[in-house]
Amino acid sequence: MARQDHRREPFWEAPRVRGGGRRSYRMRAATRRPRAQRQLLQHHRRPFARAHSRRAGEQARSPCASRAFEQPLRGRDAALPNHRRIETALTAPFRQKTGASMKFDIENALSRPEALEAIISRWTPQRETETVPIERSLGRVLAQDCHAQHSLPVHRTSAVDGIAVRSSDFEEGAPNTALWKRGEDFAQADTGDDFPDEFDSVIAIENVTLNENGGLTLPAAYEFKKESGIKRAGSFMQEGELLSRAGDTLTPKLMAILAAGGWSSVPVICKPKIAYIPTGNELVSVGTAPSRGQNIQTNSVMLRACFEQLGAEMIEFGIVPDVREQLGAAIDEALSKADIVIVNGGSSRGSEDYNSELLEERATYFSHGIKAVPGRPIGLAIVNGKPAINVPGPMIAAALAQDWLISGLIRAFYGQTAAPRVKRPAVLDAPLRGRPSFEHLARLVAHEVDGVLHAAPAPNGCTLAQNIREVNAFAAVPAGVKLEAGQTVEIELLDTVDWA
Ligand SMILES: Nc1nc2c(c(=O)[nH]1)N[C@H]1C(S)=C(S)[C@@H](COP(=O)(O)OP(=O)(O)OC[C@H]3O[C@@H](n4cnc5c(N)ncnc54)[C@H](O)[C@@H]3O)O[C@H]1N2
Ligand code: MOO
Repeated sequence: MARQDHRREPFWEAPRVRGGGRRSYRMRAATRRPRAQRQLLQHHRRPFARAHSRRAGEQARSPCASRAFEQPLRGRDAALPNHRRIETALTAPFRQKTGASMKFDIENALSRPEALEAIISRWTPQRETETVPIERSLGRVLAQDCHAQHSLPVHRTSAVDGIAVRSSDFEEGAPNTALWKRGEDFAQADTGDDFPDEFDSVIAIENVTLNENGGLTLPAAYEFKKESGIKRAGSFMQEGELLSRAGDTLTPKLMAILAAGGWSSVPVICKPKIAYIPTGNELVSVGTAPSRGQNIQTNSVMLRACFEQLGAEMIEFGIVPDVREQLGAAIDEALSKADIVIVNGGSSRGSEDYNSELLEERATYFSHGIKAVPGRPIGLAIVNGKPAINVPGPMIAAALAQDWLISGLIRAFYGQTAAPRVKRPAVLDAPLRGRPSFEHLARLVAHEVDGVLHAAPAPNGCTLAQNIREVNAFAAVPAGVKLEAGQTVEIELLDTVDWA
C-alpha cells in the first residue's frame, strides 16, 4: 500500500515568486484573490497516494454454509456511563411524527469509544463460513486455524548451487579431490535440489574448480563444515505447525504460506452484508445534473469503497424520500437482509429527520448523539439483535462515522479488534481550538520539514472538496482545549485508512 508523502510542501505554500519571497495563501488571501488561489491549487494539485484496496475487490463466493462464531464478543451488560438507553424490546415511547421532537441529550452523549463499545457489547454477529480458492482469498478472514498438512522441504535439500559431498570424507582434513568421480564421490546439487542420501553436505559451486578429468579442486584454505549448504527437512514448515489462526486477515504472504502448507482452498468467514439506505428528498443519483435544491447522493460511493476495503459488502437501497412510512419500510427490509443497517441522513433536528426515531421505535438499545464533532447527531441502535446506525448526512460526518464506528463494527463482525492507527508527534503550524462541549476531530494536512512533521488545518477558503482531498491526518482535540501554534501534538496519520 502506498504511503502518503509527508515531505511534500503543503499545497498552500506558493512556489517562490519574483523577489524570492513566499506568498501567504491563507484564508484572507484566498477569498480576496480567488483566481490566484484557483491557479495555486491547480499548480499544486497532486492526488494523495491514497491507499487503494488493500484487499481484493470482488471475490469468488460460494454459498455460505455453516454458522460459526456465534459467541458474544463482549459482555452484554457492560455498564456505560453518560448515555440514555432503551434496553427492553420495543419499549421506546412512540414519538410524535415530527423529527423536531428528536432532541439528543448532549450532556449525556457517549464518547466515540463508548459508542462503539455500546453497540459491540450488545451484538452477537451471525457468521457463516464458505470455502474459497487460495488465489481468491486476499483480504478474507480465516474461519478456522490452519495447520501445515506436511513438512517442507519434505527431505533435506541443497541450500546453494553446488556439489553434494560426504562429511566422512573430510574427517581427517581435506581429502584429495583431484581424482574424485562424479556420482561416486560427489553429486551435483543445485539450490532446492534433493540429492542421494549418501551425501550430507553441499559445497557452493564458487568454491569448486571442476577439473578436465572429472575430479575437482577446492581452495587450499577451504574450511569444510559438516551438513553445511543444506536446508533441513521441515525448515520452511513442519507438519502440523500452526500457519494461521481463525480471525486472521489473509495477506499475499499468508496466502503463499498456506498454499505451501497444502491449503489449495481456505475456509473463510462470509463477508458481512451492510444495508445502506440513503434518505432525503433533496438527493439525486450520481450522474444526474443537480437542479436548485438538489444534492448528489455520493455517500454510497464513498462508503461502498470503504466497506470493500474492509471486507464487507454493501446492499445499496435506492434513495428513500423523507416519508416516514417509506423510511420505516426500507429500514425493515434492510433489517431482514443485512448484518448491519446504515440509514444515512435525517439524523438531526430537521422537520423531516425521522430516521433516528424510526430506529428508536424498533430498538432494544438506542442512544442518540456522540460527544464529538463532526458527526455528532449519530443514532446508535440495536434492532433485531443487529447494529442499526443512523449516520449523519454530510459527507465529512459520514466519513468519520465510517472511520471510528462502521470500520470497528466490520472488524467486530470478524472477531477482530481495531488496529491502532499510527500516531506521531507533529508541530502545529496553526492553533487548534476544541469545541466547548465536544471532542473536535480536527482534519489536518501534515508534511515534513527538515525531518520534522508539521501539521495544520487546510486553509480557510478551500472548498470542502479541496479540504477532503488534502487532509492526511487527524487530531482529536478534547472539549474546551486550545492548542497553540508551535505546540507539539499527537496526530493520527491517515495513510492506512482511506477515510474520505
Ligand atoms: N438546528 C440544528 N441543525 C443541525 C444540527 C443541530 O444540532 N441543530 N446538527 C447539524 C449537524 S452537526 C449535522 S452532522 C447535520 C446532520 O444532518 P442529517 O443527518 O439530519 O442529514 P440531512 O439533514 O438529511 O442532510 C444533511 C446534508 O447531508 C447531505 N446528504 C445526506 N445524505 C447524503 C448522501 N447519501 N450523499 C451525499 N450527501 C448527503 C444532504 O443533502 C444535506 O446537504 O445536521 C446539522 N443540522
Ligand atoms: O456533527 Mo456535524 O458537525 O455537521 O457533522
